[in-house]
Amino acid sequence: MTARLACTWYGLDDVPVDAPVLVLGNSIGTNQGMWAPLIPELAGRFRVLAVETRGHAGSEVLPGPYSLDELGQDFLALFDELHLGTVRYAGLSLGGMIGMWLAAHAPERVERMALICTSAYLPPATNWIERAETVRAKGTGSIADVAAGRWFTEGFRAREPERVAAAVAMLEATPDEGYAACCEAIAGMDLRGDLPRITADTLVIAGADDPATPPSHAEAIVGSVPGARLQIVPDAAHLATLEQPEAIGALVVAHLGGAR
Ligand SMILES: O=C(O)CC1=CCC(=O)O1
Repeated sequence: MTARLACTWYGLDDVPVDAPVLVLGNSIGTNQGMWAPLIPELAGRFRVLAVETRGHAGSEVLPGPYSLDELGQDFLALFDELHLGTVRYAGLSLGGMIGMWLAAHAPERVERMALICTSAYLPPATNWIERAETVRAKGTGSIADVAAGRWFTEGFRAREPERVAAAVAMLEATPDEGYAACCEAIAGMDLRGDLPRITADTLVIAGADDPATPPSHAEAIVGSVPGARLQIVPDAAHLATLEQPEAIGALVVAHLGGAR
């Protein structure tokens, strides 16, 4: 059964009606706010569709566990409902995992993609299962401090406490069951065998200081997706769209193109 996904269009009044559609996929414990600093630039080039993953923000919270297949099928169902043929795609972390799934299972739907701070395989599964148990028992707020330490470098946390607090507020607002069930999807995920089938023109972006999905995970994706390229962004941890929005925006635009 697919879940109804919340999504928001940007740029429809700014770009030609035939401008490419750019679909954005969020990371676990966030919402479309993780793209906010990039939206003005992207919406001047694309019809941007910011989608929120099952169990997150305004999307339906079905009881877990979820699988990556289910998260990917949700996106395909949304594409069908909105009559989207081929799209460009950018996803961070869990959003990048969904992008790889889409590009491998529905290659005709994804022509170019940017995979940001993500991984095709993120063991040990036991860590994700334990995190799911913690969140079901104590809520997403109970993991907020630890998450902020993965999401941002120490320097950014010291310099930008308000921006860090805004990101943590996204986590605290995420439904406990949705978050836990997406942890279980990551626990069961292994996309490594799917990567050689991907035909989309792929850019993989890593944060140099990302402890959650370090650059070695990006290198592994680049090694398996035909023709993929790697960019490592300095002074960025996991939520690189919030810590280094200009650098990430420039890379995404240079790779995905757009109407301008
Ligand atoms: O654990 C985190 O918050 C980092 C992360 C791993 C996968 C994802 O979507 O976020």
